[in-house]
Amino acid sequence: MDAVSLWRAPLAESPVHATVTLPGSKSITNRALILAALASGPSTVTGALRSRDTDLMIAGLRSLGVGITVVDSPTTLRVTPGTLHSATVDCGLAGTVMRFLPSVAALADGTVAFDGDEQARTRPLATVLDALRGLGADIDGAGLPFTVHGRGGLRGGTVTIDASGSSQFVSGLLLSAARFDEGVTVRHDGSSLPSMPHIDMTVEMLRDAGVTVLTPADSGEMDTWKVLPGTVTPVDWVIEPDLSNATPFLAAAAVTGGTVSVPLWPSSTTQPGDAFRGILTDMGATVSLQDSLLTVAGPEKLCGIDVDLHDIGELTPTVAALAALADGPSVLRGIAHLRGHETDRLAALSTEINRLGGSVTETEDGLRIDPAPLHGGTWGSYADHRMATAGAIIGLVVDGVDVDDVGTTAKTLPGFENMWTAMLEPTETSEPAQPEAAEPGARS
Ligand SMILES: O=C(O)C1=C[C@@H](OP(=O)(O)O)[C@@H](O)[C@H](O)C1
Ligand SMILES: C=C(OP(=O)(O)O)C(=O)O
Repeated sequence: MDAVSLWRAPLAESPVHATVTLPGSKSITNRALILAALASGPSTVTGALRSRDTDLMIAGLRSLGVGITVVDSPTTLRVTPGTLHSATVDCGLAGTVMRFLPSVAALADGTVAFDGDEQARTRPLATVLDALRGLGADIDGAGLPFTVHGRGGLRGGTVTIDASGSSQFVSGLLLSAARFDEGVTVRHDGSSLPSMPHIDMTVEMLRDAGVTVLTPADSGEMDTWKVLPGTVTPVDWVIEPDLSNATPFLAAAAVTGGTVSVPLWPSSTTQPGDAFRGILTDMGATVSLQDSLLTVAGPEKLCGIDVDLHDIGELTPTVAALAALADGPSVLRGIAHLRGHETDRLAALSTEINRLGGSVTETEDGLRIDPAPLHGGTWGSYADHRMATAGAIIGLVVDGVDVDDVGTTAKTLPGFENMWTAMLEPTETSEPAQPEAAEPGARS
């Protein structure tokens, strides 16, 4: 690790008291952009996240022929569908770009070349490319880099895939399917499907755009989703704040015994980050949601937790950081698929927590984290935004944690370090106003 790229995570000198406003959700922004690109007319996306992952989606769609312009502020985008043509797409390390755009590319009239970061080349991808071949697409390659030879349309039809490695394989096929000649029926056959709320998000947003989707609950067919061919209606999308990105800030309250609030928390959402409320409560924090303001008050001592994160794997790095600081043992289950995330998150979390003196063992499907006194040291990020934020959480209460490559947080939260530092600045709530010293002899 290069000393120049190390960021000393700020130590909280006292309980953190702050209100933190989060930018838009990565997952909702990138779905909205795709649906807007495939719609029958222009759409507006308000409150869009602008980060590496969403800017890569914007660039990829523009390259394919979609008009995307900024209106008033960078987070308000006007999306004008165009004739899809040959393009080059840089996926960076974004799962949503590498798994969602190949189906769009199959609709293009021309060759679409995909590549991404070196580290992205090992992320699982063949499932979605094979599935598209089965639906009539002409694709060279089984992972990044690969090329889609678009023919201006796609037959579609029925395909069976093993999506146990990523829910994004299913979402990626469903999102474009209304524009396939026959729509799509996707059957999952394999061990259990992770991140179901993200599939629900896909279904909900497709329906918002007027697309007919049949879920297992509608058809009674287990693990089967069907999208009928039809028009994607333009929608003025308003993006919810990113609740997964809210979790490190809320965790700051939990580990310092402080209070952190996040405004604009949706009353109902498909974002997995909403489940963090229950996790915090189980670990001893007090959580309240009033008038869209989520407030977390940290406990004196954080309890360990035994939790299945299969549906909400994205939250694992934050939960692991909390568990490393908890009083009792924790077991995080159901997350074998995290080995194919930005990095192998199970290996990365155990290596980095153990490097600071922790006691973490990898299990077949997760992590066991036992209490141990932690000390300062270097925290590797592995180009993983959520690894970097996990290091920042631990650094709040462990002196001398140096997070490598904190800039990698720009994947979904550019300016994270500034937000983190601002959160630690004393506010009126954090420092109760002292009564003014009375002038000698003055009367009140
Ligand atoms: O569809 C999405 O927007 C996402 C789905 C999940 O992927 P996996 O199912 O691969 O975990 C999640 O972890 C990722 O951050 C975003
Ligand atoms: C797994 C994640 O990202 P991606 O969309 O790149 O899969 C994540 O953000 O935690």
